[in-house]
Amino acid sequence: MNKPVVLVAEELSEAGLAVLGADFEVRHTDGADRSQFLPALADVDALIVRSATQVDAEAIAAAPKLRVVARAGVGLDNVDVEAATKAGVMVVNAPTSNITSAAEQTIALILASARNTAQAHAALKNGEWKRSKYTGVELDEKIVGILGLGKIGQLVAQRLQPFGVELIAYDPYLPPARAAQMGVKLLSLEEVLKQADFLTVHLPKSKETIGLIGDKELHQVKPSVRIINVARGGIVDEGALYSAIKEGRVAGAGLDVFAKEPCTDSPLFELDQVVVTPHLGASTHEAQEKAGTQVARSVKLALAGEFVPDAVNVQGGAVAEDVKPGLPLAEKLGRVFTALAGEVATKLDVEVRGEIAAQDVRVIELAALKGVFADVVEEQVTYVNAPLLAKDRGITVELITSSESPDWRNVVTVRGVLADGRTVSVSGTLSGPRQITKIVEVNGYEMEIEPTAHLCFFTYADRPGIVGVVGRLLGEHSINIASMQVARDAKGGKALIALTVDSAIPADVVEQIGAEIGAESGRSVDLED
Ligand SMILES: NC(=O)C1=CN([C@@H]2O[C@H](COP(=O)(O)OP(=O)(O)OC[C@H]3O[C@@H](n4cnc5c(N)ncnc54)[C@H](O)[C@@H]3O)[C@@H](O)[C@H]2O)C=CC1
Ligand SMILES: O=C(O)C(=O)COP(=O)(O)O
Repeated sequence: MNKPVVLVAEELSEAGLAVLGADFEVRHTDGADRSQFLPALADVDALIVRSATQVDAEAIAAAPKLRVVARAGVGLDNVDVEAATKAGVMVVNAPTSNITSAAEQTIALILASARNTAQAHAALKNGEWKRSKYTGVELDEKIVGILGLGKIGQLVAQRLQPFGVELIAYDPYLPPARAAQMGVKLLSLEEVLKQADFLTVHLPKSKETIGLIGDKELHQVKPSVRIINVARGGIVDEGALYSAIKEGRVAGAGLDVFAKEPCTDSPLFELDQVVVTPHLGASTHEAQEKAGTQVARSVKLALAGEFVPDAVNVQGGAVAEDVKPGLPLAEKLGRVFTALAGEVATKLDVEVRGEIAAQDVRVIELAALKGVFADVVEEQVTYVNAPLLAKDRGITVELITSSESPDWRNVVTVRGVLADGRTVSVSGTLSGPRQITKIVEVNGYEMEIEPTAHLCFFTYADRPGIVGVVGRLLGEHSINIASMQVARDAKGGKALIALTVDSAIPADVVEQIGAEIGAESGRSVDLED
């Protein structure tokens, strides 16, 4: 079998490549060069990038087999998550991999800006011993304004505390109590701009934040302010910053990121008050090792069809250990459901009963939906697009949970109402210490069968002789029965035969058996080819 192809479009740590191991065909390309990048996407299953590769709608359309885009770092502003979601492509990042490095780089730039370290260094190496020109300022007793008190903003706050600064921040999405716990006062943007001696930006780049610090804002700051940006270029408008420094309305800046990268030529570079680095916030051995190994693990999980805790476009968040085995079970039940129903339902309930119901089991609903659509649509069904497929078809999906499960420790049911009002249901569990998958209910009939590759179900009026007829007809077509169970609602009432067989039962044979036993319905389910 061909190995899944992982395209690495930017530098990935050796440790990350080692996690991928020999199970994948790893290819390399230069993601920043579109003429190389786009054709390289043609047959890839996974793509790993950093910040220099634009994974836009065009790139996603150029990758028909793509199942996962992994960003070996934090910012996803270079990935069109919406386009990926529509195409059923999972997007993952490594949200904590480089935050310490980014926070440390911020501290480096704050200090470098306060003490003119870079400028003095360049001058001295150029043979100039200039002391008074590079007189700086202390941090002690200064006010530091943090824009965006998220993961990195908080690490920066912690690291600045021992310098004796007063910390204020603008972050309307953070509860003030959380900020207070960290000794940071939350204020309006205007207040932060007015009070800060140092302003450090730790916001995501978004429609709201592009140009957030523009000309108007740079007229509200103290002339002694130094502005640090280790988040994303463009949040601080570069033209406005240039004018503000030139006109003495801002004392200096420390910039790691630029509106357009790579950036090797900017009017800002002419200013002695500006210290710059070429987007080095995450460029440490430690951060790259963490980012590389985290995304490699996520890619492996995603390509194995498993749930990925770091996926950003999948509902449900992290999956508890005891919920994980329920995912393949729910997916299988979804597939059996569709085979039994023969059509898509108008309403679907996914019921989770038992001990696991105490956990967040939303992901079980996703797994069931993934199974429901697996054999229905041409496109690949994933945890990402399964809810969209249901929504597109106007199917209402409900997750029902209950800690009560009288017969089994845990049981998952997929129950749907069809267009003609009929209800179809199938329940399953994981049984015994080996956690064997078992179907324990079909359309209200209790049973216990292992959903192997090929299953078949007939409902009919309970009477003698039926098992023999089914056995004979299957035998005539050389189909070997592995197991058979009969369940009925009452003696002489409605009965159900559930069979597992060694090979697929052709549709005409199902029909023939159905006709001979006068079945109300006959359905075969092939879970494997
Ligand atoms: N220079 C570099 O190499 C690196 C840069 N980064 C960048 O650093 C930035 C921060 O990353 P994290 O702290 O991990 O993100 P985060 O998501 O943990 O924190 C962002 C914070 O900004 C706040 N926020 C969002 N929109 C806002 C708005 N419109 N106004 C005010 N506050 C808003 C959020 O409430 C959140 O608290 C991102 O832009 C990321 O791409 C991250 C790592 C390395
Ligand atoms: O993780 C982030 O958001 C970064 O900015 C780091 O980008 P990089 O992986 O160094 O291209």
